[in-house]
Amino acid sequence: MAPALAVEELTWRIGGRAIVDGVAFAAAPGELLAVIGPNGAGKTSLFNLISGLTRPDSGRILLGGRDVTRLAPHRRVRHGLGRTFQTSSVFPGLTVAENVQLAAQAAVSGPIGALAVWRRIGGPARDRAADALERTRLAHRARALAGALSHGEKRKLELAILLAAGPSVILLDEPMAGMAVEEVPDLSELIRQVHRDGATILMVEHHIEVVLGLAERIAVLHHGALLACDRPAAVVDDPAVREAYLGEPL
Ligand SMILES: Nc1ncnc2c1ncn2[C@@H]1O[C@H](COP(=O)(O)OP(=O)(O)OP(=O)(O)O)[C@@H](O)[C@H]1O
Repeated sequence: MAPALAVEELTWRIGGRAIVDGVAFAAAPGELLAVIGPNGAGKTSLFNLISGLTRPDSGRILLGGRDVTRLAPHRRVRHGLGRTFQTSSVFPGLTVAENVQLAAQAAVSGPIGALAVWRRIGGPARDRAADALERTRLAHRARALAGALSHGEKRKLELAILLAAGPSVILLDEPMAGMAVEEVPDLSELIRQVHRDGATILMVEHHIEVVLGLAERIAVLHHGALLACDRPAAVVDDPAVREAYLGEPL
């Protein structure tokens, strides 16, 4: 079976400097792979390449065996790719349900269709949205304005918006960023459940305990290059990884 996601010798340069430098790895269908690395290692840049916000200088990106390297971001979404961002991307003046229904409608009929039929969200989109709210345990907040949610609830809403599109490969960019300590286990459990439900997940995360608790393998980036990609126990014991994190707790 083709990997759900593969990057092959991916390189992105700015001003002659390789920000992402010949990175190659593959995630099997249903795998949860974490991407870690010191600040400035190139993690967000790698995500931008995979989601299509930037184009690589060389190398390929494959989704389910299909080369998507030259496709625009929205076309990659059509091929099953979903991404959350570090910054909050919800419409604060809409309710929680409306935010998710809009995303579901866009998935069902395309982004223009979602705007045109905004006053009449169709049954399939409503069902998808209700399912996404159940999965993220936000159903009880469906009528609340998104702008009134706590930070932790907003992160869940972002995940619900993502799930409403029904992606098979999910990129999570620092899902725990800005979360209160007591909110971390809840969101971790939610990500675990999304993974159990069959999604392939690539997750950038600084909380190493979250990474060790969730990831099946860990890819370590350092100065744009892939330093290691292995089982968590092997990565933690890897001398090169320890060296890269010198002065920072792993
Ligand atoms: N558009 C850009 N122009 C110039 N330099 C950039 C650009 N994007 C990223 N960089 C540089 O590339 C390097 C990698 O940045 P990137 O944000 O990908 O790292 P990161 O691993 O996500 O870091 P962090 O953990 O701090 O979020 C950094 O040195 C950054 O300054």
